[in-house]
Amino acid sequence: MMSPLHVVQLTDMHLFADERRQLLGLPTQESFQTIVRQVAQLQPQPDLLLLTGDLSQDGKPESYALLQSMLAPLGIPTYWLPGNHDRLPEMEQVLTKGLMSAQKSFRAGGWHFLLLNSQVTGCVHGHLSATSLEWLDEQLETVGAVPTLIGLHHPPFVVGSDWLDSSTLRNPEALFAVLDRHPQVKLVLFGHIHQDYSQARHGVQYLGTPSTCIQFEPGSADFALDEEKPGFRILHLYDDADWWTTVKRSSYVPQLDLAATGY
Ligand SMILES: Nc1ncnc2c1ncn2[C@@H]1O[C@@H]2COP(=O)(O)O[C@H]2[C@H]1O
Repeated sequence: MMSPLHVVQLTDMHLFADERRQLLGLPTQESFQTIVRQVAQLQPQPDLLLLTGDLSQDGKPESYALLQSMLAPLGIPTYWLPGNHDRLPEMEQVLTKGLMSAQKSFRAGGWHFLLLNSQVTGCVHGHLSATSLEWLDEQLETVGAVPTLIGLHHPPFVVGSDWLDSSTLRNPEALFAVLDRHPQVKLVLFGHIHQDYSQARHGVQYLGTPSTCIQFEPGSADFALDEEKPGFRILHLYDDADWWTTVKRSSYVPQLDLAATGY
C-alpha cells in the first residue's frame, strides 16, 4: 500500500497574548510548547497540521502571532478553523502568513479537507449556518469520490457530560443530512470537549481530541477538570480511503486548580 498522508490535529490551545497567563493553574503556552516539541520529533514528520479551534483564549492578535511563531519552526503546512473563544477577523489578519493557510477546502495526498465555522458570536455552543451547510453540500458535490475529512470545532453529538452537552453543535441533524448525501466523507474531527472521543454514524467516524492544555473529566455532570495529560491526535490517511488514528499524550505535568468550577 502506498505511504499514507500524515496529519496531526492540535486543538483548544487557549493561548493568551501574555504568554505567562494560566488557565485554571495551567500556563497554556508552556503546555503547548511541550506538544510542539513532541510533534517536531515525530517520525515520519506530519504532512500537515489541522488546528480545530479555541486557538486563543482572549482572541487578541498577539495570541495568534504567538501561535504562528511557535509553529513556524516545524515547517509544516497548517490549516485552521475558529472555535467559540476565537475572533475570526484577528485570525484572518494574522494566521495567513508563511505555511499558515486560511483555506477551508483543499486537497492533500489522496484526501480532500473541508473546514467549517460552527462559531456563534458571543455564545459557547455551536451552530452551522444555512450558508455553511450549502457551501459544504456544494463542495462535496464538486469533490466527488475522493475520501474526505471534515473539521469543525463543536461536536455534533452529546458526550454524556451535562455541562458540556449544553454547548455542543445545536443543529447536528442538518449536518448529518448533508453528509448522508455524500458517502465519500469518512472522518469528522472536532475539539471543544477537551477529551478523547469516538463515535461511528452511517460509515463516518466522528473523533474528538484532547486539548493541548486542560482536560475535562469525561462523563462529569458538572464542570470538572481531569488529571489526564494534554494531548493531540495523529491520523494516517490512505489513498484507498482507509485510515488509522491514535491520540498521543504529552509528558507535561499540569499544575491544575482542581477545585475550579468553570472559567
Ligand atoms: N461551569 C461551567 N458551566 C458551563 N460552561 C462553562 C463552565 N465553565 C466554563 N464553561 C464554558 O464551557 C466551555 C467549554 O469549553 P471551552 O474551552 O469552549 O470554554 C468553556 C467555557 O466557555
